[in-house]
Amino acid sequence: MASISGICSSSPSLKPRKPFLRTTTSTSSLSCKDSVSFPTRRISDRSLSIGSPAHSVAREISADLSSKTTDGAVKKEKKMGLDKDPDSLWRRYVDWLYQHKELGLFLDVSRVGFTDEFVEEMEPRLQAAFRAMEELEKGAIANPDEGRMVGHYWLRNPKLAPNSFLKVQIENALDAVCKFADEVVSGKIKPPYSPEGRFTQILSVGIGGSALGPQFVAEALAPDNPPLKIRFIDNTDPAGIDHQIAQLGPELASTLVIVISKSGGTPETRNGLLEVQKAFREAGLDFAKQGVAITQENSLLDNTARIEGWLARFPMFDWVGGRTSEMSAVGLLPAALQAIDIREMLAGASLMDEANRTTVVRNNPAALLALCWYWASDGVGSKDMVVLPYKDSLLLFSRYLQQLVMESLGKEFDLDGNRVNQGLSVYGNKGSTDQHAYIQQLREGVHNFFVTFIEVLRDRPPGHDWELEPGVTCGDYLFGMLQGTRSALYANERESITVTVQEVTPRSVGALIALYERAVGIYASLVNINAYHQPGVEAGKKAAGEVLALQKRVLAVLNEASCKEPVEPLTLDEVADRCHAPEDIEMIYKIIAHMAANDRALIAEGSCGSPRSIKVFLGECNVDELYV
Ligand SMILES: O=P(O)(O)OC[C@H]1O[C@H](O)[C@H](O)[C@@H](O)[C@@H]1O
Repeated sequence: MASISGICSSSPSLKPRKPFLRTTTSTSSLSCKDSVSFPTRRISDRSLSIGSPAHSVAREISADLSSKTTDGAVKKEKKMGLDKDPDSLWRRYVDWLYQHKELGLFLDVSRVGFTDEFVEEMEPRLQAAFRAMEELEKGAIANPDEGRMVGHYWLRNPKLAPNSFLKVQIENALDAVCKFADEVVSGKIKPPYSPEGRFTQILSVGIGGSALGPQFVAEALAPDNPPLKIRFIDNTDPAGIDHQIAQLGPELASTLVIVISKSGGTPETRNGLLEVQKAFREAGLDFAKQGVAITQENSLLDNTARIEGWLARFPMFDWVGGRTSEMSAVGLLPAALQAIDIREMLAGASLMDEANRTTVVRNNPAALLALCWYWASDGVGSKDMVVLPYKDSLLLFSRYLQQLVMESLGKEFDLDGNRVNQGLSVYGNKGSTDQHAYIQQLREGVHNFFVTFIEVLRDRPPGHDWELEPGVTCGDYLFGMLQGTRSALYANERESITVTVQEVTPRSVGALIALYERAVGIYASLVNINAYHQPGVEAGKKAAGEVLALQKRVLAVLNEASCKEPVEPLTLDEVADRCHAPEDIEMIYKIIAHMAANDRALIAEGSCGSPRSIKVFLGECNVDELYV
């Protein structure tokens, strides 16, 4: 019996357990009752004559009337319900199924009910998106708000870089990462005081795009016993930092600390660094001999690392955004230190990039995703994207996509300055686990989402499978849960996309990252926004700075009052007045409450606790000790 030609990847390790489809040689005799093989080229080849093409059948059944609204968005005026006929669904599945044979990756958009009219209406916008993407890859200023190029695609294909200088920079950075990682793993580079005589741990200090990619990849690809085990400080939570350092214990002496910050000035990362350096001092260790910086040249972090003589420094480029930096040293160094094949990650991303350069929408997986997102959320984010990998190791993919998608698409203004408040919300964890958490609402509740299933065909490495009952394995249950959930949601008009890979490997993870980076870029073109800046984040950082500045004034006022004999407790009004900030009295109350909870301010006896009546003073301290 022949194997299933398309579904089972070309990779030698995947031998079909038991072929379940008869492979037919001639397609002309196919009726929709016959089995179908997956030919090596696009399924939509018209020679696959299984009755009228699926999408025209969809046209008859779901007569969506799409029309342009005044703002140019293509909106669905009427929806007659999704196509439920099994035969026409099969046709739609086969007709729209995207297959990347070399990657063993499939994209099924058949359970998204877009119509032919919609696809035809979107064609010009998609072609414009393809042209914009082509210019971007050639080095255009695709991030106009910051006047920057957008070059993350060059990281996995340096010859695409617009000039030889950038090409050499990329190649040199990759070589430096590989060389350093090899020398650390081999023990040639080792910590000065470690009993093991080699580095055994990585402590990554970074946040946002300087953490989410490395966290996703570590969870997805790190071997059970990596040469160095990675942990992350990705916040300015003192208890969280203490927990990571406590877990390291004496292994702090064999820990390589990688501090990652493109800007080199992110407060949370800086605080994490200062806290870790304090731990090193208290342990009698020399941080510089175990510290590595990944940051833009001449950033505050880069200069600190250089002046203090840290072990190594690796570059980040201004034309790589934090949320698209996984294929730079940000992601490659931590991965390589865990013995993850980074060249395979790059290869997978490069193959997916190449596939996404076609201007034939049906053959462009990133364009198909963007088209589905637009259809499902009306081009305005009217529905959330629920990401459900049915594979534990892909647990953090949705968190990774939250930044990639939402920080790229969640923008107040479009490229013409119109206020659009665009976006596409992402959430999810993993299946089938999430079926026992919120699938109830997805199946029956508010219809404000569409689902993206990530299917991994290979359950266990070859030879490790086990039937927990005759003919059934654990993985069969996982497979069944995914398919069952997809069917149950669809039966109740809930749309879904399914991305299928053969197994979780550096190559397939690299391809998934590249797929979504490109889909976000194409979708951004469809809704006319800049996907590559993040003005809203700066606003939050500025506001945080203002709170800290107010805290400093509160502390100074309290300190002055507390240095009098007798000590003079102050009411909130008095504190606000002396800070010349009566309008900030609520924030002043919150600052004092936080200080009091941490024994840094004292609430006078008799204050009944109501914000209006508390009296506060400082404990034993003076302005010099006041940290803010
Ligand atoms: O890498 P850094 O410069 O420290 O920035 C870390 C993060 O900071 C901000 O939140 C940006 O919006 C993110 O895109 C970035 O990944």
